Amino acid sequence: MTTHQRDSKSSDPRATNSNELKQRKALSAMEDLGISPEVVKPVLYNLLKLYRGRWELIEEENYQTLADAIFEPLDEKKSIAEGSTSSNTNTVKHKKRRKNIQVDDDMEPIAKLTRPGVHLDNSNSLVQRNSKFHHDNDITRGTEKIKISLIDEIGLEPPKFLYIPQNISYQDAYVPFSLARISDESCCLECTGDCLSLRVPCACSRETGGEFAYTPQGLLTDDFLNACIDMNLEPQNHHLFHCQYCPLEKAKNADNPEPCKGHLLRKFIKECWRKCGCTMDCGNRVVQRGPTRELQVFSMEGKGWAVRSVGYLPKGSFVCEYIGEILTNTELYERNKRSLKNERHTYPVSLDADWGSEQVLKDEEALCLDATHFGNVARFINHRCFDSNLIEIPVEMETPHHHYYHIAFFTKRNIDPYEELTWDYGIDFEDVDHPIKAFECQCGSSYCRDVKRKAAPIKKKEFGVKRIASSSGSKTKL
Ligand SMILES: C[S@@+](CC[C@H](N)C(=O)[O-])C[C@H]1O[C@@H](n2cnc3c(N)ncnc32)[C@H](O)[C@@H]1O
Repeated sequence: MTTHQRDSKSSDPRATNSNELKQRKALSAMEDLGISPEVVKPVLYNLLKLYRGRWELIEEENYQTLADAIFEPLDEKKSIAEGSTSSNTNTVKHKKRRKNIQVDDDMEPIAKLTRPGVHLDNSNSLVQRNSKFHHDNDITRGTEKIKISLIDEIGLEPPKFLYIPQNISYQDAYVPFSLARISDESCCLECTGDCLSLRVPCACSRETGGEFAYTPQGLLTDDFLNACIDMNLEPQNHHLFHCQYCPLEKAKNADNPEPCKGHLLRKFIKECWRKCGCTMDCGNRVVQRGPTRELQVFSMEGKGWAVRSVGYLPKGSFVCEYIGEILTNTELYERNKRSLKNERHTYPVSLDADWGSEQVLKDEEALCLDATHFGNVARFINHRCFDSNLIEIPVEMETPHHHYYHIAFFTKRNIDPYEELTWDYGIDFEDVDHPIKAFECQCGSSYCRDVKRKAAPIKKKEFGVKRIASSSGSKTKL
């Protein structure tokens, strides 16, 4: 019997030990994502039964199958609500094909094998079950300092993703965090208390021109914010970098990549970090403290889920980070190819704000964030052309090189309670050569760039996948 043929209930003590180790690893991987062992164990047990103890099917893609199986009860719920069982049946059939394994026809679908307690409701909920309109009083599952509610008023399908409060590397991305990489000159070892109260700003202000990007009230300074807004609105007037070997083009066609379409070299905020002597209350630590404003996910006709602020937000307020899996562009390209087949939406954002500072990037250094499967509230923020009320700004924290950095959303103006929060994805709606057709924009802005498309619709299959490439070198690649 080969190792992978062993059943999880094998009487061979070595097999039991190996299974225990694998189980511990699986539980720990899910725990890192905030799913408790009580939720994972029964799903894992059923998967092992279904796959006849073939751990490699569960372990692949960083336990993607396991994460999917945890979500499947949500599909079942929808099927039941719609009076059909097709969803689970299809899922199991799909798994049979994908894994090319034998599954007995009388074997129960995973979701049915899962005991009722493992559904992601109560404390681990994404959505409440058994109601026509979904409601969840905290999609973060307690992983943020604040609760973020989700309310549906139009009968939308519940979102299928797992909330994570911090970025997490998927597999190949090279994201080295180490104290040795932060030189003493690029942090403020000697500081104590609050760096913003210093007469002469400390070394951490160097990135932002010797002045901090934040005010003592925790807002972005007008100068910094206005400069960022200006760069985003007029990318051609600012430094647009064209890579010699563009990672985006290389991911698409390694042998014969097309010329780089251009990337905007952007302004970074640098926050004080672990090696700095200041306290966590230092005014130069805003994004790393996580969201503090009360946000709500709600449903909208035409745009799906959306985000709003429950309270008033002054101009320059930090709202949230864009959180997702850290992927290489090659991994994203492969993932997109698969998701096109499955017609699943993806939520990628390129981390290309500083690609211009290096001649050639290795594959593992050209990164992006994908919030399709794992993400935070930002994955629900919709697009608005030009006059969006949020702006995304790169933030350096734990890594002085800018292959990896954080993307933080700030308000561009004062925002009223319950106003929808939007950002400009930077999509070029006229890029008809892009393999993935952009969604039909419903942003409602008088500056909507999708005007031509509405006048003369282009016949291409719509997958609604946000694009990562942009032909105009605009700021965000979705
Ligand atoms: C990052 S997600 C935003 C959350 C999304 N509405 C949802 O329900 O999960 C991006 C997707 O939302 C939809 N979307 C975002 N902005 C839109 C807009 N201005 N008009 C129409 N659809 C939009 C598109 O389907 C797009 O692919």
